[in-house]
Amino acid sequence: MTPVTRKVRVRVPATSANLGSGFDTVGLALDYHDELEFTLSADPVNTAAQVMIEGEGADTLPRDETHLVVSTFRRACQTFGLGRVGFILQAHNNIPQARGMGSSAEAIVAGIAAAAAFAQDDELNRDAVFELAAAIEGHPDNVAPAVYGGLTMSWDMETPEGVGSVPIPGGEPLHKGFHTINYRVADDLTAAVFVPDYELSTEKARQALPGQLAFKDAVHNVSRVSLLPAAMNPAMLATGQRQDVNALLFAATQDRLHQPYRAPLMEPSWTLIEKLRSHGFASMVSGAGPCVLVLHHGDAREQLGQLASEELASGHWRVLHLGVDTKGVQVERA
Ligand SMILES: Nc1ncnc2c1ncn2[C@@H]1O[C@H](COP(=O)(O)OP(=O)(O)OP(=O)(O)O)[C@@H](O)[C@H]1O
Ligand SMILES: N[C@@H](CCO)C(=O)O
Repeated sequence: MTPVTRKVRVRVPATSANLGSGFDTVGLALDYHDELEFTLSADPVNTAAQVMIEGEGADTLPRDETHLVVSTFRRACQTFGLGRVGFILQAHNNIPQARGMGSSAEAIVAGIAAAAAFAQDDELNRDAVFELAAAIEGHPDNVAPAVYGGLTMSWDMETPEGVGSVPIPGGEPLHKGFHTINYRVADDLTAAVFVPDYELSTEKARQALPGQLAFKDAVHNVSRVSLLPAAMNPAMLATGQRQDVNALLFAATQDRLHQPYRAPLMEPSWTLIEKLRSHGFASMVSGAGPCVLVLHHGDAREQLGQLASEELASGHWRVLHLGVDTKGVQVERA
């Protein structure tokens, strides 16, 4: 197959997974992006990848075939029938790596979306990008908002047989694999992300998780995650229901499945989370950490700045005040 263009630009949002109670399920796209440009080599004999990196990871990321965007782009090019191509990748990275802001999902989605844009002339097939990205990442909670934007809830559909698809009377068969749905988020929702200067890989944070959980802890999280769609968008509440939306956010982000087990791996982050929660803020580990996410309806910059003044003054933390990205990955053919 011949590529439909020689240059593609991709813009992918940072994402925060879990939102406390929704482990491996819930994700939120943030208005904070990496931008990448792929230029195909005009020489068919040259199939090498040349990688240039600016910003986050410029001193640490590899510049060879092991670079996650490169390896994913190669795989997606095979999947979409492009074969092995030579290309220059220019990456402008804002999203810090291994901090819980979905950098690996961003890299995977960028590689797949770029390959799709070289392979097809029409609008990006987001479902195809999501399916392949979730399979590569292994869990769908970051890749779903990176692809679709907004607040997503994802699940891995298992049929009783473990293969094939489930016929639904009068509807489409429900196929095995990852699925996602998108919820609206209220316009006044703000996200503060406290970014520490230390890293924690998702792999290490997953190793800290227990093999089994108490039934009451599973019930706890089911009850809390069920509050999240209304806590993120109170317009979902039935008419006449009145709730303090920030109190609802506080309850919805309580968690007993993963954070207590991971806290020892990120003590400074856990200390900040406890401090902010003791003042009523819905603060939590962002993704697998160690970033701290605070969700709030309304502007809480001043209060959060005061509460975290010690951390911010230490020079080991910075804070990003972000809105929600509602578009997901964007591609542009040049
Ligand atoms: N922009 C990027 N370019 C190349 N490789 C990347 C990029 N971003 C992440 N990676 C790869 O992914 C690794 C980080 O993935 P990891 O899952 O540990 O963290 P994360 O995705 O930032 O956090 P979380 O999944 O908790 O949000 C990096 O060490 C690097 O190997
Ligand atoms: N749900 C994932 C998100 C990080 O990739 C985790 O917490 O391990």
